[in-house]
Amino acid sequence: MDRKALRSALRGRRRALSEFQQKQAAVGVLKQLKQLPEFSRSQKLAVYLANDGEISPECIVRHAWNEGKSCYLPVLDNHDKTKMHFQRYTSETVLLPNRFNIPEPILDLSLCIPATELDLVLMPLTAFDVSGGRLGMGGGFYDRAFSFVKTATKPVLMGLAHECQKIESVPMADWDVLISGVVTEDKAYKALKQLPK
Ligand SMILES: Nc1nc2c(c(=O)[nH]1)N(C=O)[C@@H](CNc1ccc(C(=O)N[C@@H](CCC(=O)O)C(=O)O)cc1)CN2
Ligand SMILES: Nc1ncnc2c1ncn2[C@@H]1O[C@H](COP(=O)(O)OP(=O)(O)OP(=O)(O)O)[C@@H](O)[C@H]1O
Repeated sequence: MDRKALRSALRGRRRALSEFQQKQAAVGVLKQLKQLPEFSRSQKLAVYLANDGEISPECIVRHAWNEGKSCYLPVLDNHDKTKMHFQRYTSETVLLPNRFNIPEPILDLSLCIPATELDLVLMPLTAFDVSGGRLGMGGGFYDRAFSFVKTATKPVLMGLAHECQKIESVPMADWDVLISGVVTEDKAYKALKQLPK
């Protein structure tokens, strides 16, 4: 299957989950993530607001806030249609739907930090494999924002997904950034074949 067909099939799978399954998954993914030192160590954490059946980081965000960690949300740039920023997210943040109808903070550059300052990025995805392959929504936003990670030690890139989004092998493109692992409601997959960070 090509990337477009895969994306569409896997989006269907995650959208088919019931509200109950989504709630359970949001609880499970926090339980799994809490066991990882990459999470315990992180102070600045990029998250997202679940859309289109994505596994929800809401329990992770609440836990992170309680632990005194700072959370950041992706916010699309007002002019450059290929760019996104990471803006501080607190319980006070006002959210408005962006052009994809995903809620996001109103862009305020003074509340944004460079991607290089994040410790851990929890990335949404449509499909993943156990070797660090990731397929997103097709905008290339995450691939562009974190292309520097190939030569850097920070941040750690980790996908969040439902088990039903795991496939044998994601067909990768040149620009795709490998991720260090994926956390699902059931387990944490650490990608092998990558240099230790
Ligand atoms: N929750 C969440 N937030 C996110 C992302 C994400 O994947 N998940 N993004 C990760 O990149 C960015 C937004 N990227 C997106 C790219 C494409 C589509 C999308 O729905 N595309 C439609 C057609 C879009 C259109 O109306 O033109 C589609 O494919 O059907 C959505 C988000 C930033 N915020
Ligand atoms: N580092 C990059 N520099 C320039 N263009 C890029 C880069 N990364 C991706 N792109 C462009 O973005 C487009 C979409 O890429 P791709 O299909 O891999 O997105 P995705 O991984 O599904 O989405 P996302 O990264 O937003 O979750 C590609 O056509 C590619 O040309």
